[in-house]
Amino acid sequence: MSKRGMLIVLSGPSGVGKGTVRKAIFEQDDNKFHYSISMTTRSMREGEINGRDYYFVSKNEFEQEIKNDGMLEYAQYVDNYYGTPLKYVNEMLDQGKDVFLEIEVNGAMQVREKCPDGLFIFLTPPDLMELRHRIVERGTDDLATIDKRMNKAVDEIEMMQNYDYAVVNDEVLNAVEKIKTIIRAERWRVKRFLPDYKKQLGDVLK
Ligand SMILES: Nc1ncnc2c1ncn2[C@@H]1O[C@H](COP(=O)(O)OP(=O)(O)OP(=O)(O)O)[C@@H](O)[C@H]1O
Ligand SMILES: Nc1nc2c(ncn2[C@@H]2O[C@H](COP(=O)(O)O)[C@@H](O)[C@H]2O)c(=O)[nH]1
Repeated sequence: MSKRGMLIVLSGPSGVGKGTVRKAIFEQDDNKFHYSISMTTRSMREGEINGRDYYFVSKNEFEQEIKNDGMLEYAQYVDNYYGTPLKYVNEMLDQGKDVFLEIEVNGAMQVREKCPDGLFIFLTPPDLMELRHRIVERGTDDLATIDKRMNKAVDEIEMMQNYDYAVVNDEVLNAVEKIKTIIRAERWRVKRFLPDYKKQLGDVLK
């Protein structure tokens, strides 16, 4: 019996540590999850690689993908487009593989509409001072951009109520353990686990 994979959506304000936590989960659970690489129009940061961190495209290319119905979701975030290419996610889920999305809140709500069976986890900082500190220390954004991201963060954190779980990213390994526990528990939620006995009976009686 083949089952569709689980769609796991991790959101949270910029700089909270989504990427850090996701990479730590993938390191511990090699090959268990499949990361959906997003498409974006923002410029590449030092150290980023096209096709590993993002698919970096022009605004025209991104808008063409939207027109072609190629995106599962997309949003504009601080002057740029970000979105999830639909094809990869569908292919993986159809093969019964679990897919991990790391996206901001507006996109996550679009996914929730289309995939209500997804698992929606919100990663939140211990407090806003610490959030700002993390973005500053990361060293990837100028002060004006940091302020824009902090302003967004407050609205984003209010969206937490639309998620299934909230996890505080105090220590990376704590957050990793909590997220892994949530995912393990969710596999046994009846609506996910329930085997298709009607189909099985058809096969048994053949
Ligand atoms: N638990 C933690 N304690 C202290 N620092 C952390 C923690 N988690 C992540 N960081 C640091 O915070 C910074 C931001 O982390 P990261 O880039 O993973 O955030 P993000 O949520 O993926 O950001 P964005 O959404 O902008 O891509 C990094 O410098 C990272 O090393
Ligand atoms: N709606 C989507 N949001 C995404 C996607 N990929 C990343 N993101 C989020 O954008 C912000 C900014 O990211 P940054 O790399 O410029 O710091 C952050 O919250 C990301 O999680 C996506 O495909 N869709």
